[in-house]
This record gives sequence, structure tokens and C-alpha cells, in this order.
Amino acid sequence: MHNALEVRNLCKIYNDFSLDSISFTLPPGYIMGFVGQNGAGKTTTIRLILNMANRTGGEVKIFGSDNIEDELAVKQKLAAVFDEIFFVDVWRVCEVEKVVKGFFGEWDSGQFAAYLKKFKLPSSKKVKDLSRGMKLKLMLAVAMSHNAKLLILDEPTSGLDPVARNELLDILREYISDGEKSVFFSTHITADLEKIADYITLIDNGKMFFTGAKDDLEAYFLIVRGGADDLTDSLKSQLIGLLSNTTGFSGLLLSSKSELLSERLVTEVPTIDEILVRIGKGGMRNE
Ligand SMILES: Nc1ncnc2c1ncn2[C@@H]1O[C@H](COP(=O)(O)OP(=O)(O)OP(=O)(O)O)[C@@H](O)[C@H]1O
Repeated sequence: MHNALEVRNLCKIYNDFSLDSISFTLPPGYIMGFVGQNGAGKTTTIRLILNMANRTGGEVKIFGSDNIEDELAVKQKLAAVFDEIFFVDVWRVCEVEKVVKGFFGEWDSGQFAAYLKKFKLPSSKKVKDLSRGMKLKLMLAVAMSHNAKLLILDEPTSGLDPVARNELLDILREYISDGEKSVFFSTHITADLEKIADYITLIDNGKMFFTGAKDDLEAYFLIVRGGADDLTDSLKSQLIGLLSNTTGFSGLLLSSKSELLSERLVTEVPTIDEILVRIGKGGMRNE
């Protein structure tokens, strides 16, 4: 069986930013969270996957098909939802279907009506009069009503209240429950990753930092704490997000570098939040 999404050595060069050899694999039936600081290159990666920007190098396969050579076939298999709504303000909810269904080969009217009902979307309201959460639900209803096998979402939960966020996570979990569909979503909200992501890909300043199962991410790093005298030069050069003062230090270390640790140091398993915060502070980079 093909992977839902395979990204290999994806590169994009802008004047002042390079996306450098991004690679990851998402199997069918799973959810992958895509994380990294502001400006890390998440939206750029998503735009390249969707062939909305020209890549400098690398390849993208969606259910085994190339995203450029087989673009038409690939587009029927995927659905994307961005932060901004692309429906015209004056359309009523009930009119959206008439306009969008022509774009998709396998539009399912019954499914769309079921989502409108489930999401409690008032069919007579105009798009401009919907709340942010309602607009997002409307975009999701469209995205999930044409039998797409891969749903790609760019920061879907940002700006939603906790109740709407939880609802969305439930919707995504239900969406993949048949084992054939997959979700790839970028986010800054680590609680969402903890709740629903099976896999995580973490990029930093356009470079790969980690990709793999969520549980492996936490095993991939250690938080190291020790007294000021225990901070050797070799350890210091490998620590990410080092915080130090006259009494001691703490930092993030790749578990594979644990040979640098002495018995006097204390180690802890970091949360995803801690990993992101430490990476944000800088230090050693995965070259
Ligand atoms: N069309 C473009 N032309 C030039 N530079 C661009 C273009 N699009 C994005 N960039 C640059 O690429 C870098 C990565 O931007 P991108 O939007 O991919 O980051 P991001 O990880 O999605 O950030 P955020 O979390 O803030 O949404 C930024 O430095 C941005 O200025």
C-alpha cells in the first residue's frame, strides 16, 4: 500500500530563506502534526506539496503519485484548508455547494449536508456573517465531502476557542477512523499534537529537526540539568536552548549524545512544548 504522503529532500530557495531538504512520510490512517517556529517554513512546505509554488528540488508523492506529473489525479485525492476563507462573502452557506462541487470528481452531496447538520451551520447565513469557527467548519465540510484521502490543514485551530478546537480534533480523529484517510496539519498548539498526532515532523529555520512517531520525539531528546561546574565545553556545544547562571544550567540534548553526560547530571524526558521552546532559544542545529 502507498504512503498517503511522501516528501523527499524538498527544497525551496527564496532571497532570504531556504527550505533545505525536508523529508518525511505519512502512512494512510494516521495524523501527522507539522511544527516549527514562526518562519520555519511550514506554509512554504505545504504550498510546495500542493504545487502552489515551484520547488527548487526534491519530490512529493501523494498515494504514490507525483504531485506535479500527476497533478490532476493527485488533486482529487487531497483537500486543503488554509487559515483564510476562500469563499465569496455574499454567498449563503446553502449556495457554497453549487459553486464548489464542479471542482471535484467525486462530490458527495449527502455527506456535505450531513456535515452542515453536524457542524450546525445555518444554511441561510452569508459567509461574511459566520464566526471564525463556523467559517473553518464550512471549509472543512467542503474539504471532507469529495472523498479526499489526504487532508492538509495549515494551522486549523489557531484562533479557535477551546471548545471549537476540541470539536475540530474530534472531527479529524473521526475522519481517519476508516484507516484509509490521513491528515497532515501544521500548528503551534502543542496540546493539539499531544491529543491527536500519531506522527510529528519538526522543522527549524528551513531544516529538518525530527520526523517520526510522537512517542519517539520525546525519546529523541533529554532535558539535562546540572551545576555550573558540570557544563563542559563539549556538552555546551551540543545543548539546544541552553539556560545558565552562576549556580547551574539546563538544556536540551539529543539522546544519541548521552555519552557526554556525567553521573552528576540530572536528565528528564521533555514535553513537546519544552522541546519547541528550547529549539526557539537556539543552540546546536541539526546540520
Ligand atoms: N513568496 C515568498 N517570497 C519570498 N519569501 C517568502 C515567500 N513565502 C515565504 N517566504 C519566506 O519563507 C520563510 C518561511 O515562511 P513560512 O510562511 O513558510 O513559515 P511558517 O513556518 O509557515 O511560519 P508561521 O508559523 O509564522 O506561519 C519566511 O522567511 C518567509 O518570509
